Order: sequence, then C-alpha cells, then structure tokens
Amino acid sequence: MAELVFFSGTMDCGKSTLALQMHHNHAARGRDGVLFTRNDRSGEARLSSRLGLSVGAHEVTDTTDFWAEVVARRTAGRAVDYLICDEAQFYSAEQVEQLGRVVDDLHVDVFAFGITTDFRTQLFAGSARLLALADRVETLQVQALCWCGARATTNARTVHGVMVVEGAQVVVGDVDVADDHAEDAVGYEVLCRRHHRLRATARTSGAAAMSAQTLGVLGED
Ligand SMILES: Nc1ncnc2c1ncn2[C@@H]1O[C@H](COP(=O)(O)OP(=O)(O)O)[C@@H](O)[C@H]1O
Ligand SMILES: Cc1cn([C@H]2C[C@H](O)[C@@H](COP(=O)(O)O)O2)c(=O)[nH]c1=O
Repeated sequence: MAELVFFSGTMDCGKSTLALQMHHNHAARGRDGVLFTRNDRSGEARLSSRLGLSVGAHEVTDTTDFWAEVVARRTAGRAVDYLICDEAQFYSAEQVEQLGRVVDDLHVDVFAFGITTDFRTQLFAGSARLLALADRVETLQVQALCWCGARATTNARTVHGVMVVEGAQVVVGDVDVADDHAEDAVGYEVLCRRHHRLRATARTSGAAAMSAQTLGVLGED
C-alpha cells in the first residue's frame, strides 16, 4: 500500500537530511524516485541539508501539478515509485490534495518534509493540509533544543537579532545569521513554547553567552 507520510518538526531538526537519506536508501534498492522542493535556502531547484549534502531537485511553483508531474513521467516510461517533497509547508493545499491522489490512484509513496508552523505559531497552508490528509505524521527523532535545553517546538523569527511577530509568512532564511547588522538581517531561532510566548531568545535571555556545558546539553568534551 502506498502512503502519504508527513515528517514534521521545527527548523534545523534534520528533515532535509532525512529526506536525502530516504531517497538514497530507496534508490539503492532500485526504486525510482523524484525529488521536489520549494524555496530551499541554498537556491532554486536544490534540496540541501546543513550536514553538507545538496542535490538537484525539481522546484515546486504555484503552477506545479503533482498528478501531471507523475503521469508525464510514467507516460515517458519511468516507474515513479516515490516522491520526496521537501519544504512542503510552502506547497498549496491543492497541491497536497494532488499528492494524496497520487498515492491513492497511482500507488506512489509520497514522503513529505516540512515545518508545521510559522514564526507566529500559525499553521502553514501546506502543513495544515498534510496534517489532515497524511496516512502518518512522523516527528523526527533528533530533537531541536531551545536555548534553555527544553525541546524546541516553535520557530521564532528575528530581525536584526530581535524577535518579531509581524511580517510576511514566507521569508527564506536560516537559524545562523552571520551578520545581524546587515540591512535584511532576518534570522530564525527554535524555541520552546514558553520562551516563544515570552519572546525570550538566546540573545535577550543572555544565554548566547553561556556555554553549552552551562546549559547541560553537551557532554564533557
Ligand atoms: N556540524 C554539524 N555536526 C553535526 N550535526 C550537524 C552539524 N550541523 C548540523 N547538524 C545537524 O543537522 C541538523 C539540521 O539538518 P537539516 O536537514 O538541515 O535540518 P532541517 O531540514 O530540519 O532544517 C541539525 O539539527 C543537526 O542535528
Ligand atoms: C518559521 C518560518 C520559516 N520560514 C522559512 C525559513 C526557511 O527558509 C524555511 C524552513 O527551512 P528548514 O529547512 O526547515 O530550516 O522556512 C518562513 O518562510 N516563514 C516562517 O515563518
């Protein structure tokens, strides 16, 4: 039975790494897969992991139709056993419905990866539809941690280092912003629910200056 699986978590919890690992393992067993992504940090039509791997992928746009994408490849003679769909929070609700139909009627496994909520802790449209339609929702095993050491469940946005709760839903960015004095210095930080509510980032709490050992999140070395 083909499945629609949503692997979800905060930013920086290993989703793209897992996407690439799953692609590798399935392809190594002779299965035919197609990679899709949208707005990856490393540029258009790339699927990249912070662990260093980056591969070419098909860029999803507003006009992408997943049903048509699979049918076209099958018509051209490809098997298309599975789809890897990264940054799926940015897909439209309609595109997620197409993914469900691809699973049900074309028997293609769909492995979707994405963050659930935005910087205001509101659901993204693609993630909302995936939560509703997925056969399984998997939380990644490697936990992202808040500066306090608790499990991070939210994604905060910072502008020039200060947490904000207003702005466009989509602003591509990363958790490590090198120069927060730059004109467009938008960054992200994963936080536990409490510290998101209190708008307490590592910087405003002073935790940025603390060592990892002080926080008790690392071993002796
Ligand atoms: N230098 C490093 N050494 C070990 N692990 C790292 C390193 N840099 C990043 N990682 C791991 O990679 C994870 C981020 O992976 P990535 O697939 O890019 O995340 P996501 O797609 O969820 O944003 C981090 O949570 C961490 O576990
Ligand atoms: C919270 C939040 C994030 N984004 C963007 C920032 C990144 O480009 C991606 C998430 O990528 P990752 O591989 O999971 O780190 O989403 C956004 O546009 N809006 C937001 O509210």
